[in-house]
Amino acid sequence: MTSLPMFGNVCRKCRMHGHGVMSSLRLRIMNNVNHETMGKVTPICASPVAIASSIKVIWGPVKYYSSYSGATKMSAWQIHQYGRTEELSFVKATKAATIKSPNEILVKVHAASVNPIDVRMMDGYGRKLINVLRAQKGFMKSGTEFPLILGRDFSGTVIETGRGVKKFQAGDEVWGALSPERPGTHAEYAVVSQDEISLKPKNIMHTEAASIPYVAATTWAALCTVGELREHKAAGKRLLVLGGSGGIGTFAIQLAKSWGMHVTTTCSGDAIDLVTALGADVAVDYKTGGPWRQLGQMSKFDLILDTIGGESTSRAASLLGSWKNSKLVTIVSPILKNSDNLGVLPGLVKTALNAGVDTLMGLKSGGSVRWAVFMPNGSAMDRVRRMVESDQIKPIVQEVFPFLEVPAAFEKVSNGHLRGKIVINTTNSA
Ligand SMILES: NC(=O)C1=CN([C@@H]2O[C@H](COP(=O)(O)OP(=O)(O)OC[C@H]3O[C@@H](n4cnc5c(N)ncnc54)[C@H](OP(=O)(O)O)[C@@H]3O)[C@@H](O)[C@H]2O)C=CC1
Repeated sequence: MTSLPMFGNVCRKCRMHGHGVMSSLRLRIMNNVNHETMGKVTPICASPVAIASSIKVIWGPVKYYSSYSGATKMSAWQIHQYGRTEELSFVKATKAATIKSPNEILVKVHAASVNPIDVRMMDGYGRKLINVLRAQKGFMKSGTEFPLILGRDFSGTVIETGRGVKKFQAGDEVWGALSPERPGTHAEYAVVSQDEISLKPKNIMHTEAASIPYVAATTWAALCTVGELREHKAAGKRLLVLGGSGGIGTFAIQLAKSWGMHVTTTCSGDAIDLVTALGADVAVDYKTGGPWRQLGQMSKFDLILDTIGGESTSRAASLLGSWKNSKLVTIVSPILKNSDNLGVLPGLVKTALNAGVDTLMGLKSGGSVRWAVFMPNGSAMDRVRRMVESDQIKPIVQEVFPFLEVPAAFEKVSNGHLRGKIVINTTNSA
């Protein structure tokens, strides 16, 4: 699409649409105005006089933007149907992400991570429930979710802000994790809500920063929102992290240690050095030596973060302390699987029954068993930013892939046994 500058005269089309001069005057000085992104203003406004002009006055209702990027095309990794890694295709010039509501922000993505959820969303996991949300929020107008861009988190730069955005401005370096219904971040640009992001830590690179937002927001939802952990009351409490060597585990251990908790974690033998270096007080090899017997011999836990699910959840419930004060929070819940298998409503009913069973399991074991899911959280990201800047939390990056090697990054995550995060450098196409 071409960019058409304009000058002076009221756009005939806008006047026809009743946007009067006094009510809708917008004066902007800009080098280049793109009519598509300016919404109501159309190419009908172009004239030879306009093209010759260097100062442009736009009459008519400017939609949501307080600045303008000029990007109309972007490169992105897309899928056009659900399946495996082979479905990922690199599209060089797809329609660029654009702001559609006042509190949105267009960001240039410098780096993004690949999370297990991306791999699972690629084969359709969660599609029924997520599509309902996509349609509700206007992210799926065509009746199909394809082409779909995956990627939930990013580190990048603000390009353009909606007119309701007060906290950020063009040029700010930001990071964050997006709600699952939004088009993703495995692309040159992404649109985010101002509530999903914060300023990026100044002391780390984008490829390091991108490893943190999704796992940080999920851990925050699990430990703080659902688990009701508070920094000022955390010191000395006993936390068990099931699965300490992955993305969530490596972040959770660091958060808990920086708040003065006593942390026990389970991991493979080869990851014990890693989790110990992050601060874990006790590391239990889950593959050898009877881990449940070892854990059962320890003092009871105040809080358990379960990233494994299945039988681990019920076995861990027996390690909880008293009902009033101890909680097991699992991030492996059947919500999305149930709606995929049964449809959204029956799936939600089955999920409620599953939740009831887990509550009873908690009651039986003397504690409370709860589920948590990832929730975007800009203010949590800001707290985490400060913790990174004061070296309390470090990014744990296993490998960075160039932008053109996204399928290899997905393969790496699919194969499991990760020791930290897999990151994509979107500015490196080598
Ligand atoms: N509900 C939600 O919103 C979210 C759910 N999740 C879920 O949480 C889980 C963990 O996520 P994430 O940390 O990002 O995943 P990762 O793939 O980064 O890490 C998983 C880690 O767990 C280890 N592991 C595997 N089995 C066990 C076991 N039985 N005991 C202890 N450790 C084990 C793996 O290493 P190894 O196999 O070598 O031991 C690996 O290091 C995933 O299932 C993910 O889908 C994640 C984010 C959000």
